[in-house]
Amino acid sequence: MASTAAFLPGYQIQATGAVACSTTITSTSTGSTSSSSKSSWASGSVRVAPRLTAKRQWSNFRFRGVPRSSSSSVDETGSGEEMEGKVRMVFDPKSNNPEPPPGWKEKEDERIAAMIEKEGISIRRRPETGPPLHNVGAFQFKLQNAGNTPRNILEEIIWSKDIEVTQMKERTPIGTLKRIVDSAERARDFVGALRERAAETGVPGLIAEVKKASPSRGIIQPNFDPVRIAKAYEAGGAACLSVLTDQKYFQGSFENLKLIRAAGVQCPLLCKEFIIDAWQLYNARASGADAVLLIAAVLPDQDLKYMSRIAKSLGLAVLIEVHTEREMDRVLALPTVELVGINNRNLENFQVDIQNTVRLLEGERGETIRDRGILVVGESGLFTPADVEVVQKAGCGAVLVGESLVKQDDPRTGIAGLFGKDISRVTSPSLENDSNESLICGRIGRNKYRAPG
Ligand SMILES: O=C(O)c1ccccc1NCC(=O)[C@H](O)[C@H](O)COP(=O)(O)O
Repeated sequence: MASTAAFLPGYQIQATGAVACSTTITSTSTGSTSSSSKSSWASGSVRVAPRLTAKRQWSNFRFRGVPRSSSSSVDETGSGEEMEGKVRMVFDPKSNNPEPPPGWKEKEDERIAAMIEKEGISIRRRPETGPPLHNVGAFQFKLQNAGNTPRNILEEIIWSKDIEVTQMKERTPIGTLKRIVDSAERARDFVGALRERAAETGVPGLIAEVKKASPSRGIIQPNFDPVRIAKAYEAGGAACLSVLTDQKYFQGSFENLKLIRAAGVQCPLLCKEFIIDAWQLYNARASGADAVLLIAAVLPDQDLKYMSRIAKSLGLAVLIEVHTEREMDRVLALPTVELVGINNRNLENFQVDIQNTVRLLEGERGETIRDRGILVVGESGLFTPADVEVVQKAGCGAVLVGESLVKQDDPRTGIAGLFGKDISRVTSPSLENDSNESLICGRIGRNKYRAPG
């Protein structure tokens, strides 16, 4: 039942109907209908219906429902019992929004267009018209429309993250995280490690990504052992590591981050997460991260500033990721930026083009970046020494590489292949005690990677 209807602020939906097994379902949304059912809509959760207007007219509906205990989601093609009935939109007196002003929909569209125009943010933080799934008594059904259907994978991830973070915050309040952070070891110097390795090797400092799967590639490494991979990356010459922590779309975890840190890996660690809430910064730091990623396509300027400030107060380096010229301009307008990543992958459609890095570093932008001493990271789609050369020549002092390394059985060989030369460390602290590793190990000074301050 797809529709393009939009939510009218201040209104709720009432429904009445029956399922095939003749259970009556009657909503009790505002109390203005007589209801013979014990079921009720979760307040504020039902927001749209196809072809509904604020006029008190009933429209027919027909849904397929399944018992709420079922794990399967429901849509018009899904299985389950059929519900038929009538639905209408009525004014919700509990809402702060007494009447939708005339032309509210147009105004709302204008507001969104203005935000896109001003900052270029097209990723909506959460569904505009409430969640598509609704529980009615023992049944669940789906009301889908443009306002609650993600427009692309990035938006889908962000919506899912919003729910996930809300639940995580309930489980672990920020006070608990603060206590862990207060007693944690100081963060390692992420940017310093990148600059230092680049100077030592003559190639961009490598952020090697510990990633099992991704939405665009599916499973990349079926024999995924995060600690083994992290140690091999460090031995192979990576300056820093990027650890995917998103479970749903990348099969990552915060546990992996903690395990890698606990295994004695000295490379500074980037928590590769979709950050939309300051709580996540504390969680990243409490899990052993030394740096976090902020995505300019997702976060408005205010959030970028605010999150950067909090991250820095926790000792975390901030990698701000951009994909377009406009995002780069927004980031360059921020007062303090140390590290900018240019993603060659369009996260809305998965297309990868390494010339994107070249484009964004051309002309005045490139000059500004050089003048301000900002370290640029070329991200995604780097497979060969020629690829690395392209982004290095464009001005990247670092690269972030996942797929081409993680899919190799021996990621160390992968690193040498990527740069066309061996940049491995003669020293590798995390392998020092591994009896089954044959590396000749010296030692990276324990304090070498401590964050300044
Ligand atoms: O890679 C994806 O499919 C993806 C989808 C949605 C959001 C982010 C996504 N990837 C994050 C990245 O950009 C990469 O993990 C990272 O830059 C490394 O890229 P690669 O070397 O191509 O694995």
